Amino acid sequence: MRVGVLGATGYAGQELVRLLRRHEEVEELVLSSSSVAGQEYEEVYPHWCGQNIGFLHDEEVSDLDVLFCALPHGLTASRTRAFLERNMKVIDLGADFRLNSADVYEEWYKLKHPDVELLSKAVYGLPELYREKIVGQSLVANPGCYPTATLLALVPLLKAQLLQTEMLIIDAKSGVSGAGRGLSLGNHFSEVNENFKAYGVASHRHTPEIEQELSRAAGRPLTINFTPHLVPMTRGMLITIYAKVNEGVSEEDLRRCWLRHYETEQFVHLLPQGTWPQTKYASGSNHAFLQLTVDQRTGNAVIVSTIDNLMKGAAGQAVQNMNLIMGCPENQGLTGTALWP
Ligand SMILES: NC(=O)C1=CN([C@@H]2O[C@H](COP(=O)(O)OP(=O)(O)OC[C@H]3O[C@@H](n4cnc5c(N)ncnc54)[C@H](OP(=O)(O)O)[C@@H]3O)[C@@H](O)[C@H]2O)C=CC1
Ligand SMILES: CC(=O)N[C@@H](CCC(=O)OP(=O)(O)O)C(=O)O
Repeated sequence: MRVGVLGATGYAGQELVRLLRRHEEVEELVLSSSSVAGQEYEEVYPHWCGQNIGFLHDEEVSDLDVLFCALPHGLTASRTRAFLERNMKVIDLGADFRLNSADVYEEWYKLKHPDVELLSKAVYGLPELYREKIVGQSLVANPGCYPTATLLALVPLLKAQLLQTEMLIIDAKSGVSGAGRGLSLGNHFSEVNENFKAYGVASHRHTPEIEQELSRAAGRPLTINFTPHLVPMTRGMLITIYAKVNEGVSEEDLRRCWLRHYETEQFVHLLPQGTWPQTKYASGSNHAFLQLTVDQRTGNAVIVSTIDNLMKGAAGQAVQNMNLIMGCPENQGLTGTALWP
């Protein structure tokens, strides 16, 4: 396959390059950049020495089989139609095609959607939920990292009507690479190191994305309390969810539901009872790890999920989607386990 990455200098872009370089079906890899076009990859990133690969301008990217857009929100949608007309399959790592409604996109991203018609043509690229729809698709909206970790945990349980939906609390923590490599005051070393903070409280733009998919699973509109936090580590994400279980539902019922849903999945794992997810279980891999219990005193389910934000939360999932749309084995190029310790 001939494959390209727009935004290849970014954190998600670099993770894509790392994965695509070792993918057996990728014959040619084309990288583009708005800031360092014309330079060799190793001039920009010395750890890529000896790879013999350089950066083009976006306009120089020739017709490809698959194009990954690892650009900030709002930069992909206006160009996607032209890419599709050139018969390229487009996988957008940003949010331009994740929401079904252009109004909701405008409300949360403060951007006017430049190609509303394409929204209905895009498939939400969470393979464990939408595999059949992704196969053969031309436009994939790769989910956000917080939504991926949350939806993997909650969608099967809501589909099976095991949880109440009035009070869903999603307490999320992310490593700093989730914010990308762009500079911002709140992400400076001295602002993050030895520190721990909530941000985007009751206003984070992943809220409507999570609500969209959970509402679909539950079969009725629902709202969530979602609070992300920044933790002083580079990669990784851990989510703790609190939800009331429905009358008569036991911990065993919840566990069986997950098992049924995920027993044949390669990337989603229910940990042995009593073992709780740690971010390092997923670090550098495309795997997600889940655990739950029902607190007997409160009757609330406590559910924990972890992924690597750059892998299952971004580039790993994007390659999984490429494998599905191009007819490759779903785990091709993604077979590694975590870096440990
Ligand atoms: N980091 C993460 O954990 C996750 C990221 N994502 C999504 O993936 C996409 C890329 O994110 P990430 O790699 O973290 O972001 P980065 O900021 O690290 O990288 C984005 C890249 O886009 C390119 N770019 C092109 N035009 C612009 C512009 N006008 N302003 C800024 N950058 C520009 C830049 O490369 P150049 O200068 O070479 O053109 C830059 O390196 C985003 O949509 C993000 O939301 C999704 C899930 C998780
Ligand atoms: C730590 C941090 O800042 N994380 C990012 C989420 C990154 C992500 O998944 O993505 P999208 O931007 O693609 O939606 C944030 O909260 O904005």
